[in-house]
Amino acid sequence: MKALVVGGAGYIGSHMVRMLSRAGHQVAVMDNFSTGHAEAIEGYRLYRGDLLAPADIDRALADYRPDLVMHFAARSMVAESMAEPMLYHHNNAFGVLNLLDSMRRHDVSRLMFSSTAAVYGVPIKRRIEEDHPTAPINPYGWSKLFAEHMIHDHCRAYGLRAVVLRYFNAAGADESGEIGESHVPETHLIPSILRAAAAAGAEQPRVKLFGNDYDTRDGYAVRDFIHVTDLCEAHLLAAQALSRTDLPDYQLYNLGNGQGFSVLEVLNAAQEIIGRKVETEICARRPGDPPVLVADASRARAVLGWAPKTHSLQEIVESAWRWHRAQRY
Ligand SMILES: NC(=O)c1ccc[n+]([C@@H]2O[C@H](COP(=O)([O-])OP(=O)(O)OC[C@H]3O[C@@H](n4cnc5c(N)ncnc54)[C@H](O)[C@@H]3O)[C@@H](O)[C@H]2O)c1
Ligand SMILES: O=c1ccn([C@@H]2O[C@H](COP(=O)(O)OP(=O)(O)O[C@H]3O[C@H](CO)[C@@H](O)[C@H](O)[C@H]3O)[C@@H](O)[C@H]2O)c(=O)[nH]1
Repeated sequence: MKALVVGGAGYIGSHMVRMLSRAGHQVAVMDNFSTGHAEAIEGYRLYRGDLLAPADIDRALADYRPDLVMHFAARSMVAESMAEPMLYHHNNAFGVLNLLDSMRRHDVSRLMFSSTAAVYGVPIKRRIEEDHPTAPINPYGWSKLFAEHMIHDHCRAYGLRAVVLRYFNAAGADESGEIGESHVPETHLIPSILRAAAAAGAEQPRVKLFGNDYDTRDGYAVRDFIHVTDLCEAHLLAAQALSRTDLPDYQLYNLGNGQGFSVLEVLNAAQEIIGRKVETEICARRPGDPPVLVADASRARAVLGWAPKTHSLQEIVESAWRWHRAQRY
């Protein structure tokens, strides 16, 4: 397989690049480095370019001629999307449209797309299946839902075959310790706690806990954390599914562990693993945040044969902590 990983210098994309390469596939990255890191993809073939510049996509597709494009390139901060929705409409929806158009013109007919649990909005069921209604409550979720619909239309009309993967909360890091999650600014829960823990003494920032008045077991929001390596393994299986003629041209799967952990449970697990207390501050709910997001990933299990290997919160946080202690970028 010859894959072009768009957004491959980012957190999940860089793990995908390594996994593809370890599995013996050919891989190249396209990235604009808006949030990605050159250090994460050292030694891999790179097309520096932006999805908002069609000529950049054309150049990469014409030169590399991939069999498959994996799209990870997005803005993905819920709170930022509430304040600056245009950025999300542009990058996450318009960027995908440009990619689809270029793929069609270059006869590249296979696409894998990173979507999100944010398309579901506030869930009406305890565990979310793929046919749960989609009703995003933030522009980030909408931008991904627009993109999903565009991909679906291209499958129906233009012969595209696509797999859309709706991730729940990605966490953890590659076992090598060489790559991991690093966003600037960091807004995600686990890395924010670990960053605060790693900072010494008076320099230590307080971790904000957004809302302790949710209707959940301890009042804190609940999320389904899935290890980044498990996510990437699902992509390898999904690549096989793209070649199966018994499966439809457009496939959609949730990827999560099926367990929910509250913000407070994550904090407690992290403090135990680090062996240090982290200073916190209870704040108002963050705009755009659903109270609970927990996956039912039975479809990915049944059709793709996917089963996450890392289940416990402790293992996930430990894996992230190993990277944070040695953080290289
Ligand atoms: N991290 C999560 O928990 C999570 C959960 C659900 C879905 N997702 C989705 O997974 C994907 C990857 O997330 P991540 O956490 O690795 O994000 P990230 O910000 O670390 O990576 C995104 C990468 O895409 C690049 N990029 C962004 N816009 C681009 C553009 N217009 N042209 C070229 N490159 C561009 C960035 O430079 C970066 O390297 C995103 O699509 C995100 O919405 C992430
Ligand atoms: O400093 C922090 C950071 C986060 N949170 C809370 O922790 C939970 C998780 O937040 P975060 O780690 O920022 O992830 P989400 O906002 O749930 O979004 C992630 O998970 C979504 C899918 O569930 C993806 O779509 C997004 O791309 C990805 O960033 C939320 O309730 C936040 O309010 C805090 O309390 N304090």
